[in-house]
Amino acid sequence: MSILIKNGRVIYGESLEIMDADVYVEGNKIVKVGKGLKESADVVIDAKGKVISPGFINTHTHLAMTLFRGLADDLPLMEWLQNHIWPLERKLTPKDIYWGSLLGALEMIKSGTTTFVDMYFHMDEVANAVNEAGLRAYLTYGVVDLSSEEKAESEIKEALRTLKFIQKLNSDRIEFIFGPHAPYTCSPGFLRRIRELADEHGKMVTIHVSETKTEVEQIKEQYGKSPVELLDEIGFLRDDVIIAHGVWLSEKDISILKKRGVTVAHNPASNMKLASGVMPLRELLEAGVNVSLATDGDASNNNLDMLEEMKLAALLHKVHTLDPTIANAYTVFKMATQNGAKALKLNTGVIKEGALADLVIIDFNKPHLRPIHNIISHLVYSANGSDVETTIVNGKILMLDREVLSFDEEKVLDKAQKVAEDLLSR
Ligand SMILES: CSC[C@H]1O[C@@H](n2cnc3c(O)ncnc32)[C@H](O)[C@@H]1O
Ligand SMILES: [Zn+2]
Repeated sequence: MSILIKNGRVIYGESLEIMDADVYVEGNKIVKVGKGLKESADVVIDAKGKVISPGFINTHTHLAMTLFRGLADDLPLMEWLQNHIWPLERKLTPKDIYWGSLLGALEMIKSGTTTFVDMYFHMDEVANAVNEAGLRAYLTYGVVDLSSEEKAESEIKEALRTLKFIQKLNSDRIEFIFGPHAPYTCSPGFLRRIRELADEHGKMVTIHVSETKTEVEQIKEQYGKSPVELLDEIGFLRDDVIIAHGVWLSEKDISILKKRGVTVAHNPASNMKLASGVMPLRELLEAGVNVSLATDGDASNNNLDMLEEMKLAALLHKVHTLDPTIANAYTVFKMATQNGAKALKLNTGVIKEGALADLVIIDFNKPHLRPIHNIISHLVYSANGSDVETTIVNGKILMLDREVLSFDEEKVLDKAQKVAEDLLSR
């Protein structure tokens, strides 16, 4: 399949140069970017007055938590998890997770996310939903051992079963990633075993780390060191690790993260909503740590809109540091695109010849996006997910002119509503 997108304003390459150009896609790659391309294509899209942007990369979420949107708002993390979310999750069935994941996939496609990292349960169902939807994803069955050897064994068994299930899908868009939940739910011995398994199978790892002050205090009390120091001591941290949150990090933690090449997935909306704190973004960037952007789950955000997340990231760090130069639009845009790709070692996150064809077309023929002085500024500060008109992943059109092509949108809305209502009645 080939696609020719004509007359767009292209956000080109790592430097985010704006080019008035056409983009030609063949198979799953961007083959040519240039003016007046003459290639014949199966599909021709006129992008006059529109911006062609790399798709957004959400490096930390829990897709099926769409089902909990609007439940258990306005609580701190541990109370939210222990008294509300975990009791609900115990009632989730594979079918719930399938429909909740399709709802999340729909939300992502409609707001321009093309790749995401997900940690949850019943991951076969998440994988089936993602396979149908057409998104690119790194999926993990989130494991916890709670210091029980028996639990550790059953969790590892399920993680490896999920890995095999994903391998059998034989998809070039869906990958398995290991996902121990957090240092407060996984013992050091268990974390070591997960690290060994990741090495053995050549897979990446993601984990929640240093999200709240309480977490850091608890780990320090238990082990005499910070969560990052603990993970480093057991040889867990490498350049294939994405830690989610990284809010409460010391100078020493930051230098360890840099030294080990770890990526930190920043979740500003979730950190603000759960009142977890403010990630030391300036310090991380100054140290040269790769920082990507993420939404976390829908129950702590309460949406998966990466355009909104960019604005929140930019504004949060300005007000926190009382410095408006921090987290400028270009820095934040890169966090939401190329830094995510770097974390995943994926040839995407930029529009250039040879990159994977994961891109979105954003309609700028709207009052809140005119006049056009600076496209990156508009995307970070003025646009939102519903301005995304067309979403392409791996060279396949998932949404064209706001119509989702890969599955039945109405059916997903209807089924997700039904399973969510049923879940609460159980
Ligand atoms: C073991 S599967 C993933 C697990 O993580 C929970 N979760 C969702 N958001 C957060 C967060 O911000 N910090 C820690 N854990 C979180 C989710 O509900 C699942 O239980
Ligand atoms: Zn999370």
